[in-house]
Amino acid sequence: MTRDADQAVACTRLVYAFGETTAVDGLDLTVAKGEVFGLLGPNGAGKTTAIRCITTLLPVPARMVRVFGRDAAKDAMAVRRLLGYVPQQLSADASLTGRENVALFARVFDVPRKERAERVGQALTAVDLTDAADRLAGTYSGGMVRRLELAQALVSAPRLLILDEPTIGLDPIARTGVWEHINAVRAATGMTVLVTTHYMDEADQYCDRVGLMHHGRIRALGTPAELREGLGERRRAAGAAATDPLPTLEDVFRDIAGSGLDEKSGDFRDVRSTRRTANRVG
Ligand SMILES: Nc1ncnc2c1ncn2[C@@H]1O[C@H](COP(=O)(O)OP(=O)(O)OP(=O)(O)O)[C@@H](O)[C@H]1O
Repeated sequence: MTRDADQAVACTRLVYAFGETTAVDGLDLTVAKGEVFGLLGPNGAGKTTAIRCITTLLPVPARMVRVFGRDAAKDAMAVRRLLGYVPQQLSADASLTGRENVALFARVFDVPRKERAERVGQALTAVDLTDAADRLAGTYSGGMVRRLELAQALVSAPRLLILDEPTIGLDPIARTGVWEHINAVRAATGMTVLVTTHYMDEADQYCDRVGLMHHGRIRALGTPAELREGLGERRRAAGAAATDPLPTLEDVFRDIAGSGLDEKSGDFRDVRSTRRTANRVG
C-alpha cells in the first residue's frame, strides 16, 4: 500500500503502444474514492486501452497505474480483487440462465462458496433481474443483458466498478435503467465508478467529474458544470454575447476534439461495437 490509497485510481504518465500506434500517450488521471468519473473522447482516443491497463488486462511497467494504492504491475491479483469490470464486448453467455451467468463470475472471483447463492441473488436483485433470473440470457433484451453484466461485475462486491460504454446501443429508457441501478448500488456501498461513454447527456447528468481524452491524453478535466462554464467564459472573452446560450458538454467536447465527434457516427469500429451490443445475445 502507498500514500495514494485514498485515490481509487492513479495513472501517472501512462503510456501504452500497439506496435507503431501509441494508444495512450502520457496519461495522468486520478479518480477519487467514491466518485463517478467519466472518461470521454472520440473513437480511438485511447479510453478502452487506458481502462484495460487499469484492469491489468494489458501489462504496464511499475508505478504507472495504481488502484487504491496497489501497483497494477507488482500486485495485479490484488488490483483484480478490488474491481468489477463491464467490458464493451459481450461477457454474458446466451446459453446459460441469468443466475448461472452471475454464479460463474462468483466462482471466478473467489466469492466464498457458502456465500455464493446469497450473493448471486443479491446482485440479481440489485439490477432488478430476480424475476428473469432463471431464464436463458439468450431471451433477454439488450437492456437486460447490460444489467446482467452489471450483476456479474457486482457479485464480488468491488470497491471500483469500471464500465466501458455501458449503455451503447440501448434505447433511452434502458439507458436510464442501467444508470439507476449503478447509482443505487453506489449509494448503498460507496463504490467508486469509472465509466467511458459517448453520450454527453449521460456524462453531464451522472458523472461527478469528467476527463476529455484525445490522442491518448486528458485534454480537459473538471465537473461537467466547470467545463461548460469554462468554455462559456472563453467564448465571451473572444467576443460572444453574454446572452448567448450556455455551452453544452457536447460543445466542450467539440471544442477539444474538433471533428472527432462527427467522425464517430460513420466509424467502422463504432458501428461494429454498437451492432455487437445490439446483437449480443443473438
Ligand atoms: N488490439 C489492438 N491492436 C492494435 N491497435 C489497437 C488495438 N486496440 C486499440 N488499438 C488502437 O489504439 C488506439 C486507441 O484505441 P482505443 O480502443 O483505446 O480507443 P477508444 O478511445 O476506446 O475508442 P472507442 O471510443 O472507439 O472505443 C486506436 O488508434 C486503435 O486503433
